[in-house]
Amino acid sequence: MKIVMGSDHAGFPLKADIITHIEALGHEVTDVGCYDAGEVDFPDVANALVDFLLEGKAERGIMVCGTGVGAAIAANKRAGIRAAVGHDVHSAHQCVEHDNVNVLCIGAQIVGLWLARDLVSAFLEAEFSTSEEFRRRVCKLSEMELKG
Ligand SMILES: O=C(CO)[C@H](O)[C@H](O)[C@H](O)COP(=O)(O)O
Repeated sequence: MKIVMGSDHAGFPLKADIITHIEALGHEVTDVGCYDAGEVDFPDVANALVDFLLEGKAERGIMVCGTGVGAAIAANKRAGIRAAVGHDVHSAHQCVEHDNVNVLCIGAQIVGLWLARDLVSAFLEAEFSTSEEFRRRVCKLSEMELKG
């Protein structure tokens, strides 16, 4: 699978390890920044990540900031994005299975290295359910986007 990754300065060190982990799982990663520990604004990186995803250049995105919260808020501003903070393994896979989440947001100030790896594995292994109720609910999310 093609994965797009992004981080702000707070997520930068953890992102490097996550990229190594994703590649070891056999996926292809594109890093849209940031590229050093200098301060950047998370909405700018989230925008670049979402552009990449919505252009069809990746199937899923992972963004790391301090808490994951700002990244999720920013990514969810864009139509077609379903971003979630996932700091437990159950949510990290159920968010895909039930809600078709396409951007996982992780807080580097909240989770450690090993949990981050498990979250990413759970997110990438999960598939959206074929059950009608989950499809119906995600359609309702798309309808909400049309209201602005
Ligand atoms: O967590 C974040 C947004 O939800 C950001 O990554 C920052 O960590 C947070 O905004 C704090 O900013 P700072 O420049 O690292 O003090």
